[in-house]
Amino acid sequence: MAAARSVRVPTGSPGMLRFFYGPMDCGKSTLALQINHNHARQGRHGLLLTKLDRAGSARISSRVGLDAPAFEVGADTDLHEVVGAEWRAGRRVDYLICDEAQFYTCEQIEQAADLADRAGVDVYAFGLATDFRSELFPGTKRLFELADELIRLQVEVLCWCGRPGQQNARVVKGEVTRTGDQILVADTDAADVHYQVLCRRHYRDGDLGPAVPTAGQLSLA
Ligand SMILES: Nc1ncnc2c1ncn2[C@@H]1O[C@H](COP(=O)(O)OP(=O)(O)O)[C@@H](O)[C@H]1O
Ligand SMILES: Cc1cn([C@H]2C[C@H](O)[C@@H](COP(=O)(O)O)O2)c(=O)[nH]c1=O
Repeated sequence: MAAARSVRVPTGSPGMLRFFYGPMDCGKSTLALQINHNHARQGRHGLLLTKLDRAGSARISSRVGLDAPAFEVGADTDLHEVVGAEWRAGRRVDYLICDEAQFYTCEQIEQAADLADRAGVDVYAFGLATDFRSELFPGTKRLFELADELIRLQVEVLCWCGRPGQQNARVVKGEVTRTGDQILVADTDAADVHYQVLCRRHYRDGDLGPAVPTAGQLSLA
């Protein structure tokens, strides 16, 4: 269960563990960077963490264009150690911004909860609820179980039919696929392998909608 070990006893009140979730493209990374900006400009000291961002290692990147360096969480990273290293360097850690939190291990989510409870660190986690098979990621499941607050992002990502989409379909060579590794880093832009957000009905039907006309077809119309 929760590993209490190397975390310092807090002097103040416990921190909060908040999980912001939604499908791909709903603005999670944008919000992560906005929250960091607002806290930092009030003099709070935070750490940005991510795992397997599309833009490459050790970055939080948003499609709006915001982008910032971040600590890359690996399979064996201990979040206690990451925060402990800051303390040893004489720096406060008031909060953590944890992007792509669906990829964190359950143990890393426990560590984040420990840091909130025992060291008063506020943890802001951002991630997907479900994978391309519409099943919870393990890290997400643990966040749903442990978080003080669960916040579903309100920016709607629309299915091609116009309904709000919550399902992340994996599209391989133009077809929805339901087999393969849970982790496959890719974008929502058209490519041999990409993701498309669909409403439940069209996700379950595997219906990607009418083909989007190419620029050439549009100019002939
Ligand atoms: N050119 C643009 N103008 C305005 N908003 C944009 C533009 N490009 C992307 N966005 C916004 O950015 C959102 C994606 O943000 P991002 O933080 O990358 O999402 P997530 O981390 O959830 O995948 C889109 O849903 C859209 O609202
Ligand atoms: C559904 C699903 C997604 N992924 C990957 C694809 C992207 O690299 C990230 C999500 O990024 P975003 O910031 O939310 O747009 O997750 C995956 O590996 N497996 C999946 O099933």
